[in-house]
Amino acid sequence: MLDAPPPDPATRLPAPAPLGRPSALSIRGLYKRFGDKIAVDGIDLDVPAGSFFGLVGPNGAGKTTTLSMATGLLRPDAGRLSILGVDVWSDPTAAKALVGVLSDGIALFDRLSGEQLVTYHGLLNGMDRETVAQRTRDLLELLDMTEAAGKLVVDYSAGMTKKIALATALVHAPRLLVLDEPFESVDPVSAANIRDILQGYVENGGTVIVSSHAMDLVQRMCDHVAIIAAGRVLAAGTVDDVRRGQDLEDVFVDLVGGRHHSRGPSWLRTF
Ligand SMILES: Nc1ncnc2c1ncn2[C@@H]1O[C@H](COP(=O)(O)OP(=O)(O)OP(=O)(O)O)[C@@H](O)[C@H]1O
Repeated sequence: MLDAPPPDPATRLPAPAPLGRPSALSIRGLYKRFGDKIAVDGIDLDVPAGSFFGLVGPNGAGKTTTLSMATGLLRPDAGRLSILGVDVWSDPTAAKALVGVLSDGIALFDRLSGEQLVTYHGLLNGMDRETVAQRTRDLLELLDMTEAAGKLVVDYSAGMTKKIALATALVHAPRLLVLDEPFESVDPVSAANIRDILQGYVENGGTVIVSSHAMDLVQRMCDHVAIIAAGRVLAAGTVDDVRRGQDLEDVFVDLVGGRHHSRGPSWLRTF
């Protein structure tokens, strides 16, 4: 669709093609530049339907940029993206109906209460008032937010804001959930509850993509993973294939590099 400033194919590792299962998200030749900075440099990736997929990479690797393009929030310079076979950028309305998004840093209508915000998202997705009201109640209860339902989102803590944003992503029961750093700022009990919800969602045929820096969490929670750095895929596949018996964190550090093995400057060691 969009014409390429083509990435160099010789320096790109292709993601393994999935066998037998359709892709919940398919990314081909994705490319995005901000001024001189190439944020996404020719990413090819398949997220199998029904998978719990972790997207990991160092700061500035291009995770948020990739997920923003995949969910119709940011226009790619080049490449194709499809969600369950629907092209994201030629049919954005149909694609967006299939996906729930929790985006890092996206502005919420924070002058609404939590309950109003979730309701608003449900209505925007074309659901009737009764269904929206029922689902909003269910989600607020699941996420331990019933007491804060009437409070303005602007007055929420970071973790509460994350939880209400997750509720807005879930309310229309999308087939694919794309969650950028869903556990950041969330307390351990809420995180465990969210993990259970997501696990149940995947067991019932949904697909979850999470970006995270928490390697042990990705190793425990996800069945597939992609490691990206400098806008490229360094490894992708099942978690077991990528980590080959090692800790995912060690594989990540080996692939990405950048460990200093230093105890810091001398002035930090003078006490
Ligand atoms: N709107 C923008 N304008 C200019 N540069 C941008 C913009 N968005 C992202 N970048 C740059 O693109 C690169 C990739 O950023 P991105 O936010 O996708 O990384 P990330 O992997 O999500 O990082 P983190 O783990 O720190 O959240 C970075 O160098 C970032 O500075």
